[in-house]
Amino acid sequence: TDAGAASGYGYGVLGDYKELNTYLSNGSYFLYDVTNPMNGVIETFTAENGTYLPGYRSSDSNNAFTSGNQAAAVDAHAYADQTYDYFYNTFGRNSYDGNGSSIRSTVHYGSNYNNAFWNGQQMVYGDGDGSTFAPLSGALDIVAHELTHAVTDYSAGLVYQDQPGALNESLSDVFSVFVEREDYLLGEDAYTPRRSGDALRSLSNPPAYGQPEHMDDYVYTNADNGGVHTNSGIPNKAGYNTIESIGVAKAEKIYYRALTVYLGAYSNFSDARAALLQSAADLYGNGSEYDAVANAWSNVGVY
Ligand SMILES: CCCCC[C@H](S)C(=O)N[C@@H](Cc1ccccc1)C(=O)N[C@@H](C)C(=O)O
Ligand SMILES: [Ca+2]
Ligand SMILES: [Zn+2]
Repeated sequence: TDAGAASGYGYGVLGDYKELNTYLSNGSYFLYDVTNPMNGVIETFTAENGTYLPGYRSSDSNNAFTSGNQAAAVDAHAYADQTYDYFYNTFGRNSYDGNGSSIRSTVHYGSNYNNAFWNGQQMVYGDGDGSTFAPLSGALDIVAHELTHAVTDYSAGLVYQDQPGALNESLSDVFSVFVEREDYLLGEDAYTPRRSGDALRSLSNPPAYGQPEHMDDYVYTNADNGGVHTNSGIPNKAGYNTIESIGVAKAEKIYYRALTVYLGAYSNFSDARAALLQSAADLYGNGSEYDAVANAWSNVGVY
């Protein structure tokens, strides 16, 4: 048994079977995926419920990641690969920086930690407390949300404060809907494991989960970097309006162009409207797509 790329399998947080791109080295199989056209790799670690990053490489003796404590790593690894594939196949973007850099994830971060984040270098996932969240890498839209933050950091670079911050959060939610391509709910696969049918947020109905969906209801607060997880409901609703009007295939191209060409660090909601309108005009002219974007943002009170 020499070293090299291997194909393993495992069970995710929801008990779902999935294939894994692994790597055999010194008799152990690692969650270390060398199969993508990137300079780096997709690699997954565990913090073993500590807070030191990246922690320890996730490994298994027989390439079968089937134990309960491996489920979060299985999903972090598989969903990172799926999200990498989305950006590469849809836009030709090679990893979050467009330069094929490694995508690193750490699971089992902290104790009962009900969150996930991109720390500027890697993705980090808590296990949840079993009531509010199950392990957060168990939801593809959460993984896509976090990796989109990395894309945003290497493109628009939106500051994580007030309207630019809420726009930053919204772009992570909107792209997670593009990647998951299943529903307008956010986090449903990991949120409240004991209750079905709910989510942390909804793109189609932000008020269902306490978010505004119009500028008239913008929340001015110092909490949460100026309410970035609250006020994201406004651009999220505009995103829903856009997808419903022109379809996901056109919407994702308009959003990607706005994110990578026109938005900047201090772009606010009105700047986002303008960036998306310009992107729609660039890609489709001043036709129905342009009008749909204009209406999508007028509907939420952003001009
Ligand atoms: C360091 C703490 C703040 C980091 C916030 C990260 S980027 C974030 O926004 N995490 C998402 C996770 C998520 C994504 C999609 C769906 C469900 C949950 C998030 O929304 N976190 C909420 C719980 C929050 O921080 O308020
Ligand atoms: Ca979802
Ligand atoms: Zn976020």
